[in-house]
Parts: sequence; C-alpha cells; structure tokens
Amino acid sequence: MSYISISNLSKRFVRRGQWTEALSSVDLNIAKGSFVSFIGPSGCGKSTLLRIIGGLMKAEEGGIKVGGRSPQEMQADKQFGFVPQAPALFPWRTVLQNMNLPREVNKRSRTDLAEDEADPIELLQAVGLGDFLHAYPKELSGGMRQRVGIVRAFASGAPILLMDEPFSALDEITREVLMHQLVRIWEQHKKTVIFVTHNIQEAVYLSDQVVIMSSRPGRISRVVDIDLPRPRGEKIIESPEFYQYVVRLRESLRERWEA
Ligand SMILES: Nc1ncnc2c1ncn2[C@@H]1O[C@H](COP(=O)(O)OP(=O)(O)OP(=O)(O)O)[C@@H](O)[C@H]1O
Repeated sequence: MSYISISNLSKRFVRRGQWTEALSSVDLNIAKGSFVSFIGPSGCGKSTLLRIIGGLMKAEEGGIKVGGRSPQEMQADKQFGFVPQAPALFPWRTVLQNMNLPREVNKRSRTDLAEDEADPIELLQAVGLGDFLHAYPKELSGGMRQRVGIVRAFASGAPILLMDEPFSALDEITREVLMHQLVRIWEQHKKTVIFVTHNIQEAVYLSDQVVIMSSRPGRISRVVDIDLPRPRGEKIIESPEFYQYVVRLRESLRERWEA
C-alpha cells in the first residue's frame, strides 16, 4: 500500500534568468513504515524531492500525496520530523528540554497522537546519552548533537521523518556508530523514513529500498529493494549478500555518472 505517492512530478528553478530542471517526471511509491534512501550524484535533486515531500516546496507539475493528503496539509498537521546535516538545538535548553520541544509545540495541533509513543529518555539512553540528559548543547561533541537531532525526531510523534545527509559532517567511526544506533531505533519504532545520503553502504544497511537518482534533469533511474533480514546488526555488513547489494548499487551509480 502506497503511503507517499508521487506521479509525474517536475520542478524547475530560475536563477539569474537561467532555468534549471531540478526534477523531471518523477514517479515513486513509498509504503508506510518503510525506510527509503535516496542516493545519486550531487545536484540530482535529492534535497529538492525531500523538501517537496515535506511540504516545504511545491512542484510545478505532477501530483504528490502523503497519507492521502497534500504535503502542505501534512506539514501544517506536524506530521513530518526533519533531521538536517546539523541539528538546530537551542543553546539555553538542556538535552532533555531540547528533546521535548517538538512535543510541546506539536501536541496542540496534531490529530494523530497515537504515534506519539517514543520515550525521550529511553531514546537518549539508546544512543549513549543517558548521562547527558541535563547537559547543554555546548557541552556536547558534534556527533552527540547529531544523535540528539535524530532521536528528537523519533520522539516528536511525527510519523514521517525526513533526513537530509544527517551523518555527512561526522567522522567515519562516529558515523558508523550512529548508523547502527539509527537502525536499532528505527526497527523498534518503524516510522516512515526518507533518508538522503551519498554513502552506498549506509543506504544498503539502513534501507528497505534504495532510490537511485540521475542528474540533469533529476530523475529516478532505479529503485532497488534491499532484501536483507532484520533486525540488522554489524555482522550483516560482512555477509556476501550485503556486498552484492553494494556492488550492484555502485555499478548503477557509476552508469549514471558516466551517462
Ligand atoms: N532554491 C534554489 N534555487 C535555484 N536552484 C536551486 C535551488 N535549490 C536547488 N537548486 C538546483 O536544483 C538542482 C538540485 O539541487 P538539490 O540540492 O536538490 O540536489 P542534491 O541532489 O540534493 O545535491 P547534493 O547531493 O549536492 O546535496 C541543482 O542544480 C541546484 O543548483
């Protein structure tokens, strides 16, 4: 069953009199509760598509429905949680107070409160921040702040989480640790996640589906189902099946770059 359905969607930008066709004829269906990654060359429209799904931007042509409604209606009803590359944490609020902020703001207008189940303290403990509940953002490393940003989205009660390269500013080891923590939390809470990345291993490890995009204009060139068992642990990365997916995606991406 399609939860997010996109049909024949196109988006153009004009800058200094020049048109850029950022997205062209995009068709995609995303099931509720699935983890879907978008991967593709720089400028192929991944962030633009994410913003359109999240109701932050409108397409010129085509249709998009999220849960049967327009993205703007869903956005007004606080159905999206955003995780950018660097989370916006209020410096005068503690970690726990920052975690609770979306709930405080959103509860008034959200109609679907049944999804609002995740416990902020448990989530912080799950990402190793149990001892930092009352710390202020300035006392945290970049990786710790990013963990707060990710689990805050899970605690917000929003059923759809939009993550735009959330690990891109982190070092390799921190990134790996966060990837394992994210998969564990997602497998427990099963939100619909749209995840933009440049990292093939990350996309395979986390996702139910990987959407490969090509550029000029941005299009979907292939959707690959990742049929690896869950729960996914560190061991799966060493399996031949995992390796095969990585090779397959790398080849598909290389074709797009060379095309
Ligand atoms: N607000 C804007 N005004 C003008 N052009 C834009 C705007 N936003 C995006 N674009 C153009 O649309 C195209 C797609 O951009 P987008 O940021 O969606 O790509 P991306 O795949 O997310 O790139 P990256 O991987 O580098 O983050 C690019 O050519 C970009 O220059």
